[in-house]
Amino acid sequence: MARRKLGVIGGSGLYAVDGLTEAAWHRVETPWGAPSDDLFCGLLDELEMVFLPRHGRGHVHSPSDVPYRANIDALKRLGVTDVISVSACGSFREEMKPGDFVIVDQFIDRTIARDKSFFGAGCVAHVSMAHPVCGTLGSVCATAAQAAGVTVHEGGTYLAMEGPQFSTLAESVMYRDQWGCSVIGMTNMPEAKLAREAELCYASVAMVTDYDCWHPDHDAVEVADILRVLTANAEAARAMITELPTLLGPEHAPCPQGCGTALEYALITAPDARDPEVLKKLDAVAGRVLSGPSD
Ligand SMILES: CSC[C@H]1O[C@H](OP(=O)(O)O)[C@H](O)[C@@H]1O
Ligand SMILES: Nc1ncnc2[nH]cnc12
Repeated sequence: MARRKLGVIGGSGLYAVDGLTEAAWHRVETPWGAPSDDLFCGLLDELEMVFLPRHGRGHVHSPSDVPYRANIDALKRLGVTDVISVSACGSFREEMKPGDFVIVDQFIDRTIARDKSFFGAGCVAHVSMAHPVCGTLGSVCATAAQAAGVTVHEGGTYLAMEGPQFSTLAESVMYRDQWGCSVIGMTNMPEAKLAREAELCYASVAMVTDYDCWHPDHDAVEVADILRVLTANAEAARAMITELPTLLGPEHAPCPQGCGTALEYALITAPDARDPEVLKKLDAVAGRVLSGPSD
């Protein structure tokens, strides 16, 4: 069995984690450019962990500018097996209140201005996104967050919008009523798609900061209001993270859902038609399927 290495991508408000030993920030180069920031690597109890602030320390990357491919490549390159994304989000459900955590299990991707795949001309692949997150890892996050005293909702659809502006009222009401969404944010896509292509287990913990603009008591979304909730949410996220080593254990068993073999039947470009330059860039994310016997 492989040794587990946990990656945590911290969203708005979560730019650092505490409690890691033997920890240091490491710069990682990737064929997709620089990640959002250096990666903070260390041990949480016995568990190897890597933390990456999605927007960089100081929040310098907007949702459209986050280097999603470099981030996922860097985590994979460092040997990460499981990725937990921690994100701020708006809520479309009265019962999903600011301060609650939602373990996302579906996405609707409305982002339009981002690189969404590691694959393309020279090496084409189509992975399944029917079940876009790792259910096993999500359940562990739910248990960890509950142990940290947080109200958790297991399951919910995350609407990924381009941003950086918040939604109009018409969009907000449509996402809630017609599209049945639970929460809204700007970053989990294409992150979840890229994690799947990189054969990583990926879970999304969406921390509610506001009710978006549909709610009669919340006329407009204001960053100042969000920031107030974010600080408390970040503390709760840190408390959740400290529960993870005991729940996850040091070994990464093969994922029953098949996250670790997502590329098995995904590559469609014939081996002799693949572009060697493109293959070089895929060394980390697709090394398992590209370096084996010719398929
Ligand atoms: C600060 S409010 C909007 C901002 O917060 C969320 O970021 P993240 O998903 O990284 O926590 C949202 O997606 C927007 O980027
Ligand atoms: N209402 C909202 N819309 C989009 N992203 C968000 N992040 C936090 N709250 C949000």
